[in-house]
Amino acid sequence: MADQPNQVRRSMLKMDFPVPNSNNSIGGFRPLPSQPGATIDKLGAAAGSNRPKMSLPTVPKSAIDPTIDRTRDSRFKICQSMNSSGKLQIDGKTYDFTSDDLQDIGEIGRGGFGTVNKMVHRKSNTVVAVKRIRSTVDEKEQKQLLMDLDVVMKSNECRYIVQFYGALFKEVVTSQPPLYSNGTVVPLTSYWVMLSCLFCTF
Ligand SMILES: Nc1ncnc2c1ncn2[C@@H]1O[C@H](COP(=O)(O)OP(=O)(O)OP(=O)(O)O)[C@@H](O)[C@H]1O
Repeated sequence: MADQPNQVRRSMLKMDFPVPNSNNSIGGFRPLPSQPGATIDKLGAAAGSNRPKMSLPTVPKSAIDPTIDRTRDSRFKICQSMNSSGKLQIDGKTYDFTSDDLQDIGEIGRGGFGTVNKMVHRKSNTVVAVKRIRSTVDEKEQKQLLMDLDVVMKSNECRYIVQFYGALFKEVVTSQPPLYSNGTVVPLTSYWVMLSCLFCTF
């Protein structure tokens, strides 16, 4: 190796995406059971995948615009958006859902942005992973978060990314609202609640 020119060594390190072989097994990964024999393109999107295209639920403007007054006087208005609902797509069926439809079984993990709980979606009797990400009033962070969620949803056809079922935006009245430096009292804590397929059981 020592006397090989750089050019040769570099070409030996060049790597490609794995290409599907005849039985659709890629680098040790097997097709998901829900998609037997599906064909896969180079980015891992299963042709004819039954995973639906997803979209973000609408977020109340008050939640993403820090210039909107969120003092106690405006509290009633904001509370009206608290029972926000989202759409879930599980096994080809669409469900309207709120957080009341979920039964918490317990925490299964924590990431950089929030906690993940195992829950049962009662209407479909499906065990799901629920990630709660605390939202912020920081405009830049909000934008970043929405971009991340958008990527998760656009990647939903990729078989190597855990299947995303849907999301909702939830606001909870806090007993001790934080006081921001500009003097604004924010009596609500906002969360993104994201539901996805549970990839292992505990
Ligand atoms: N769909 C799932 N099924 C089962 N367990 C999960 C699922 N999603 C997350 N977890 C568990 O929760 C932990 C934290 O997940 P999370 O997605 O928050 O991690 P992360 O990608 O490191 O986080 P972040 O994107 O916030 O930095 C994981 O390490 C895993 O143990």
